[in-house]
Amino acid sequence: MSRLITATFFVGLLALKVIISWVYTIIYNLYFHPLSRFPGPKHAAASHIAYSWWFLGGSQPYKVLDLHRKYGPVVRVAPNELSFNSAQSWKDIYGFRQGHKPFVKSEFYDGGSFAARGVHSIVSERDPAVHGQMRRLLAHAFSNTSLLEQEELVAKTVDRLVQVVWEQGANSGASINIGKAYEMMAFDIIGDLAFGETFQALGNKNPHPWIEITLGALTQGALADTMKRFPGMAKVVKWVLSSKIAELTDGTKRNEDMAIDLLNRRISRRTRRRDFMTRILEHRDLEKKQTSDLELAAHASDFVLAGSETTSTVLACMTFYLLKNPHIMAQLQNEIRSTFDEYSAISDISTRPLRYLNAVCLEAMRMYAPLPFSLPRLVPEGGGSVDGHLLPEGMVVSTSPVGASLDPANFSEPFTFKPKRWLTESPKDVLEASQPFSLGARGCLGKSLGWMEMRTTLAKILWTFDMEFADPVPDWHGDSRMYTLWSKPQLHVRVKPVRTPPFVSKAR
Ligand code: HEM
Repeated sequence: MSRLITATFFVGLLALKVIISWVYTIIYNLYFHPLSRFPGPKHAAASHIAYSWWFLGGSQPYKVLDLHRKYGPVVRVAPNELSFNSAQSWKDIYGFRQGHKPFVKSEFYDGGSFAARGVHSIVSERDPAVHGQMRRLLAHAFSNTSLLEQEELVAKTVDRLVQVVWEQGANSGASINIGKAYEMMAFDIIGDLAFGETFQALGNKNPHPWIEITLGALTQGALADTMKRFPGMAKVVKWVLSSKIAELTDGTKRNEDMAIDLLNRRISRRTRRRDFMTRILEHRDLEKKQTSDLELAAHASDFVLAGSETTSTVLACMTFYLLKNPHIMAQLQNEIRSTFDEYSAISDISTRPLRYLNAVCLEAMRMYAPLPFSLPRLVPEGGGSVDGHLLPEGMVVSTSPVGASLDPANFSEPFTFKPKRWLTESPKDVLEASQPFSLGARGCLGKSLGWMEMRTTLAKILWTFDMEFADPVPDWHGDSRMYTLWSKPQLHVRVKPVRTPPFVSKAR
């Protein structure tokens, strides 16, 4: 009996200690924390629970947007974390600033794929000096000359998309999941460029296992982030979800093994094909092999991750909003069809001057930031300033892509698809508040390639087909969730050919 009383006493004492420590932390966060002067909801300032709740539930970008609309351009979204949404904050946090230390990536980026093998990649490396070295080598694969050389490979896969859409729907009027088709095309393009072979995903009913595992693992970003925010609870979660976590770890390992195999195959193939590896291997040899094959496999995997979902998301969103707005669709079709008499004339160079096409792409990326997650950065040693606010070192800051581009403070009628806003100056639209590729040293390396894919794919599809919605028509924002990347609605269409591309008769 006395043992029971003693045990109950100690459990009670422990519970009291935990409660006192929670109460202390909450009071400190609310009233004494260096960020306590910033506006925001009290529950988000008190603990990480609110932030993790939004992230795990997929509503984080919309929640942060609501907060910016309520509290203004800076909001405290977690105890040590501020969200910004002004054009200036993009420049201050991500851009190069003379005489200022850079805001480096936060711990969020730790523990990605290949981390267990002790290797960092271009996306996950946080040290600016090491990252700079990586980026200098990899940039050879993304130069204008390289892009020109790679266009043939890209065009081949875009043509395959047009062919697949033709085969699936041109004659039968069948409904086509065009969103999925864009996704598979984007994976095939980057697979081909990064590993020297496509994933054969386009037109294939079962997605390549690499794609499936990769997309599955990416959506676990919210869980990984939550575990970092609650290290004590993480132990319990790891134990409760041990079989699920083991499955994910196993999937990641299999993907890494597959990437290593693919890369080794590409390296051993002495070929003149112009893909990413052509230039990277050339320069790696010149630069005394400072990058191992394992690191190259990690970079190649990152290229696929960074370059596929982003591009296909823009294509899907553009198609949705064009179908929703027939007058905009008609204007774009007219621009494309009156510019190109022949399908084969559609290329990166020839689509660059199409002003309306460019504006449609920019507007789609504004309405639906292809990388919706607020990219977290640390205030540097000694402190730093963002948007005129002096901040103590170690705090986490970001510009919310969705919060910036859908706030009426930056764009008039933010939920209306208006490509025109990119063609005529208006004081109501702060165009620089939309930065889909981010900025500065960690800005997108594949921006020009992404543009090539977006412009040529849309031009080729709209040159060939008229299109209409097939059921069910999604509510684009309403049906979207964010788990690091978008979990976006399916997009089904019916197509009617208006012109015949040269390869179609051969293919049928
Ligand atoms: C519309 C298409 C695209 C968009 C909107 C986009 C957007 C972005 C953004 C916002 C970042 C910064 C990520 C961060 O800070 O964590 C990024 C980084 C990156 N992107 Fe893209 N991206 C696109 C297409 C591509 C393509 C086609 C590639 C080709 C492989 C690519 C390769 C990369 C790489 C390698 C990085 C890391 C750069 C670094 O840290 O030095 N992206 N991208």
